[in-house]
Amino acid sequence: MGTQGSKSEKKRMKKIEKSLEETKNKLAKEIRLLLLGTGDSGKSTFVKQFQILYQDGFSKDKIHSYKPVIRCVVKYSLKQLIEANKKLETELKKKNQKIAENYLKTFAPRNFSISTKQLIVIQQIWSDPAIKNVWDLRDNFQIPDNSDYFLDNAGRIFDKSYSPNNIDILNCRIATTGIQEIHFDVGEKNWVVVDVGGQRNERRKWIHHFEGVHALIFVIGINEFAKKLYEDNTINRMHESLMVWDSTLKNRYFKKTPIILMFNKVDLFKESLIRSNLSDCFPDFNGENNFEEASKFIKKKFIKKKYLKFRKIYHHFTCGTDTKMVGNIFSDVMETILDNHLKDYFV
Ligand SMILES: Nc1nc2c(ncn2[C@@H]2O[C@H](COP(=O)(O)OP(=O)(O)OP(=O)(O)O)[C@@H](O)[C@H]2O)c(=O)[nH]1
Ligand SMILES: [Mg+2]
Repeated sequence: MGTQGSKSEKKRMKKIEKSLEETKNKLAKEIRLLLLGTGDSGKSTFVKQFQILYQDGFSKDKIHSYKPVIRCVVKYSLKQLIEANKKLETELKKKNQKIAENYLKTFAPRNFSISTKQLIVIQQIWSDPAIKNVWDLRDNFQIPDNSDYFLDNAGRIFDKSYSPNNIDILNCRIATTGIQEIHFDVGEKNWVVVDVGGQRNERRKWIHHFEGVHALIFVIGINEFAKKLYEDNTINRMHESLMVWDSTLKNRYFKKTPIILMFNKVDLFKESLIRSNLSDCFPDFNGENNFEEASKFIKKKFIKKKYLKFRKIYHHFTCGTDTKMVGNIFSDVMETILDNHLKDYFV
């Protein structure tokens, strides 16, 4: 009797599981994710990771198109460093003073191939102690985040046979203008990720993409507590992020949308904490200036806003350029989104 009872119970459970599975398949085939966040927070870097993880990586054309951009980034990064050094009025080594001046005068970012002599100039200026000092003070200037990576790799990047690899492409910044959408399949679902430009003049375009979104991914560059806005050098980047986050939460379109907060650039955040105090950005922070306490404080600042009691906000600390980490986090995120979608169907 007992065995028969458990057999029929098992049968019943299997039936329920099957019908649940069928219902799951009937749910939206297309899951739409919207990436929001201020400029430079790392939205498009996530999109690149999706291309690596869920598509077949970058096409030959795409790789080819990055080559001049990356070469331009190397040259531009050095220009920004030399200009910042001028503001600091620190002297370069005698032998570098003239060549640095000349570098600024003859700066031609679109000159994509350079002579061996010009490459030596780049490497020589980059290794000057005064320029290294500017790099240590980089949060005070508009110097691209991964300039050190590109300048360290200048020799390889300007080699005749150079072809960008995934790490080069992930580290390279091209500010998004307009909207880009990528599609990929994982499991039974077609995922659509909408990426927008995060700089001030781009944000007015956001509203057109708010409808029909299954989940919102809001990206914050957690290292931005020590930096000023590119668009307005008087505004702290994290204050701007909080302001954009606040208005996003108040938007009527997202009342029921699950939100995933990505505290991105944790690698750079750890470095920034060595150089800068979180209390300069948030005077109410009185903890230790270390990763644990600072990240906990920032997380609270964002999550406490919530506004609606039943709103679901999930969060992760990420390094957008780390493919393995992003892959692990996104398999969790996808699971969470599908669970929410399923619950919505039954409630
Ligand atoms: N070191 C490090 N760099 C990162 C990380 N995430 C993104 N970046 C870099 O940050 C820069 C900006 O990233 P993007 O993805 O272009 O930023 P975005 O949010 O799309 O910026 P907009 O298009 O202007 O809105 C790029 O150089 C990326 O390589 C990270 O976790 N660590
Ligand atoms: Mg972008």
